[in-house]
Amino acid sequence: MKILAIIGSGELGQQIANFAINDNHYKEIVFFDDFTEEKVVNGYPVLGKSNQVKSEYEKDSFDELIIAIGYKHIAARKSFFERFKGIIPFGSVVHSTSHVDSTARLGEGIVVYPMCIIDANVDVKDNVLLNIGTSIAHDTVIQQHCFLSPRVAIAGFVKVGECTILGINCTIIDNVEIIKNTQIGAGAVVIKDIVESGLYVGNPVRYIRANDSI
Ligand SMILES: CC(=O)SCCNC(=O)CCNC(=O)[C@H](O)C(C)(C)COP(=O)(O)OP(=O)(O)OC[C@H]1O[C@@H](n2cnc3c(N)ncnc32)[C@H](O)[C@@H]1OP(=O)(O)O
Repeated sequence: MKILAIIGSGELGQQIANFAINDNHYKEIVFFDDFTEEKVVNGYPVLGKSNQVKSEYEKDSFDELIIAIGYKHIAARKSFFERFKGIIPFGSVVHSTSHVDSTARLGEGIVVYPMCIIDANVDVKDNVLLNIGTSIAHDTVIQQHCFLSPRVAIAGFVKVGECTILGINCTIIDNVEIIKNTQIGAGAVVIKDIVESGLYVGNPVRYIRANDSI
C-alpha cells in the first residue's frame, strides 16, 4: 500500500485522510499546508509547505498526492492541481460504500465520499470532489476541479463546466449544460442551460451575482 500526501490539513484534508486510512486505500498520510505551523494534525505529520512537495516526493516521503482545498477557494484548488500535474502522481479515494458503474471514467486526484452513485458512462474529470450521497446519472460529464456538496442530484446527459460548485441538495435535470466557474446554492433546481458564470439560487434558479470564490 502507498503513502498519500494531502495538500491542506484543515477539516477537508482530515476527512479525506480518515477515509483513505479507515477505508484501506493508503497505509499512511502526510500533509502539506501553507497556513499551519503544526507538525502533526489529527495524528498525521505535516511535512511542510506546498513549496516542499516536490523535494519531499523526490525523497520518497510519499507516493501520490490529493488536493484538499474546498469550495471557498476553488481557484486555488485548480492552481495547485495544475502546478503538480505531470510532476507528482495524483492519487484518488473512492469510498467503498459508493457505487461506480464499470463504464464510468474517473480522473486523477478525485475524491468520492461515502454513499455516492456514479452511473453508466459518467465522466468525472481530474481533481473533482463528490461529497456524501451525491448521485450522478448516466452519460453526465463533470469537468475538472468541481466541488459537489452532499446529496447533489444530477440527471442524465448533463455537462458541468470546470471549477463549478454545486451546493448541498441541489438538483440538475437532464440534458442541461452549466458553464464553467458557476456556483449553485443549496437546494437549487437547475432546469435549463446556465450560459453566464455566476452565483445562482432558488427553484428554478435565478442569477444573483458574480461568483466571488472563482
Ligand atoms: C460538507 C459541506 O458542508 S460542503 C458545503 C455545503 N454548503 C453549501 O452547499 C452552501 C451553499 N450556499 C448557499 O446556498 C449560500 O446561501 C449561497 C452561496 C448561495 C449565498 O450565500 P451568500 O452570499 O451569503 O448570500 P446571501 O445569504 O446574502 O443571500 C443572497 C440572496 O440569495 C438568497 N439565497 C441565498 N441562498 C439561497 C438558497 N440556497 N436558496 C434560495 N435563496 C437563497 C437569500 O435569501 C438572499 O435573497 P434576497 O437578496 O432576496 O434577500
